[in-house]
Amino acid sequence: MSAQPLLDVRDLKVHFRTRGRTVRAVDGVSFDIAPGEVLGLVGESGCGKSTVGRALTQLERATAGQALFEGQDILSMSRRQFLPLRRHIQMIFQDPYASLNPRLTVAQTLSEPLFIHKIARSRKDAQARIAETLDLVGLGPEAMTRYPHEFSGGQRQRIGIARVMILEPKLVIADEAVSALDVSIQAQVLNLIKKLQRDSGMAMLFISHDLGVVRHISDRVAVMSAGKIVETGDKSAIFEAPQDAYTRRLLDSIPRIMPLKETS
Ligand SMILES: Nc1ncnc2c1ncn2[C@@H]1O[C@H](COP(=O)(O)OP(=O)(O)OP(=O)(O)O)[C@@H](O)[C@H]1O
Repeated sequence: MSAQPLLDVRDLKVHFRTRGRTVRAVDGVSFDIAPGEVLGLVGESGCGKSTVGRALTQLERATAGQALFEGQDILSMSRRQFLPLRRHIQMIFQDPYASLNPRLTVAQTLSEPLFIHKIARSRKDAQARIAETLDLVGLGPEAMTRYPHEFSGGQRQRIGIARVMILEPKLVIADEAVSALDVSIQAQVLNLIKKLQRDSGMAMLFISHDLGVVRHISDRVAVMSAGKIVETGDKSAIFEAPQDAYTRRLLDSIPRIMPLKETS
């Protein structure tokens, strides 16, 4: 760990009030992520993983707590204050089709964030960045004029990843980024994410219910259950010597789509 974490989440709570009942989706979660580090956030469905990611990108309002990004609390910022930081905190979603506008070509999809964040100096600069980013994610320049429905699920996720990478973010929150893909495609996209992470040096919060996937990509792992983190540790410690009873049960019970053996 470097001295100053990139992200320092302290006692984050996200409670929802529904039909007179309070759902404590996230109930006092603390963790940090160093620059360039990948933290896997794992746990069973409904334990609050997605809500953590959504709160960190202001898609959900936090009930309490702090999330210091380079020392600044993003949870207390207005949307306007948050916008300049938003470039550096990007999200990859589970369903690339739902998160891509079907009416926009790939070039339009990728130019949008460039202009929102005032990154491209000119149309020519934008085109060059788009072509370069498509190449990074394994798509050719011919993809630019095509629409999302013309691509397979794996290719659509590559477009979603390109839309994130074009901003050169410091932190990417990947929420079940490969879960919706065919098993045969999952490893390819996972390896792509890992390569991009390593090459760019970005940090990542990698949210998944799939322990095999988390083991493959993470440096450290946080295990979540019922709105709380029950155990955090280096990947090898979590997988080889889990301390918490819940972690042990999770390791025994979750069906593994990917082999637990590390592949790189
Ligand atoms: N907007 C909301 N209003 C009310 N309850 C919500 C809302 N969003 C999430 N919840 C509840 O909060 C809990 C945590 O949900 P969350 O989606 O964060 O879990 P998860 O671990 O990501 O699970 P999954 O992988 O199935 O999405 C669940 O009980 C869910 O029903």
